Amino acid sequence: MTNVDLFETETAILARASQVVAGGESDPTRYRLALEELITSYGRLLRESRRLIARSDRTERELNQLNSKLTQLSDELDYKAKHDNLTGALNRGAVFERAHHYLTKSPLSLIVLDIDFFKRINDEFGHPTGDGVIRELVNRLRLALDGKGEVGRVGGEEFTVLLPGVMLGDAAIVAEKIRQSIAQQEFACLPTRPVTASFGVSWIGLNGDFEDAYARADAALYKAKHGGRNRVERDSQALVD
Ligand SMILES: Nc1nc2c(ncn2[C@@H]2O[C@H](COP(=O)(O)OP(=O)(O)OP(=O)(O)O)[C@@H](O)[C@H]2O)c(=O)[nH]1
Repeated sequence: MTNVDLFETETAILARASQVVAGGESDPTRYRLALEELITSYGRLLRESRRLIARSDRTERELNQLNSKLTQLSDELDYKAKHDNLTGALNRGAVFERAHHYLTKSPLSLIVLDIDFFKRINDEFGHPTGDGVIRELVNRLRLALDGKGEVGRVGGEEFTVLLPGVMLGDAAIVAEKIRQSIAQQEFACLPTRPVTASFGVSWIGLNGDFEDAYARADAALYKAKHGGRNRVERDSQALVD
């Protein structure tokens, strides 16, 4: 790349004016001409500088806009990577990630719930109604939890609630409250038929094994299903209550 002097013209004008001054020139016309040249050149420099500053301001504004758009897109991507798009609940990966994070700070109770005979709902009323039931059920979970705990959708019609710092007995009470909020009110999208869910609850101590607790909650859920459904069962191996 060649070294181009962007101010070649201005440098030459300045050099000429300096020569006139240094030479002790007696002809005033030469001073006037040098001054005129300097004035013209200075004016041009000012105009160019203003134009460049305006352009750089515009570029900075565009860059800032692009930057916030990128941040927004990255936040959206991050949200989509961690949430189920039907319900907005945490997806399976995010549930496990959050649980591991919580467990580094406190014990945790886990509720696993599964809609009863959901296949029949789909078969009798169609998949879109089934989707509506899933959405409404997650809303009820959130209402019943009243800001406590985090709701996850870990499978088609299987959900979790993470309750950091909550003991098993209290978690079972929360599960029972959720069970009632589902079973005792008709679903707007399925008013002709009751919807129920079965629940398994387990507890994990600080830095405990979440996968093991998940398996224990799942075993309790299995027990609830086989015990007649629409019920809450606690982990039978739990030592803490
Ligand atoms: N509408 C809808 N259905 C789903 C979705 N994901 C899974 N399913 C359906 O959920 C049903 C689950 O059925 P099963 O595992 O047999 O369980 P179930 O009928 O709920 O019976 P129990 O769990 O034993 O009470 C299947 O028919 C799946 O097709 C979904 O996102 N939307």
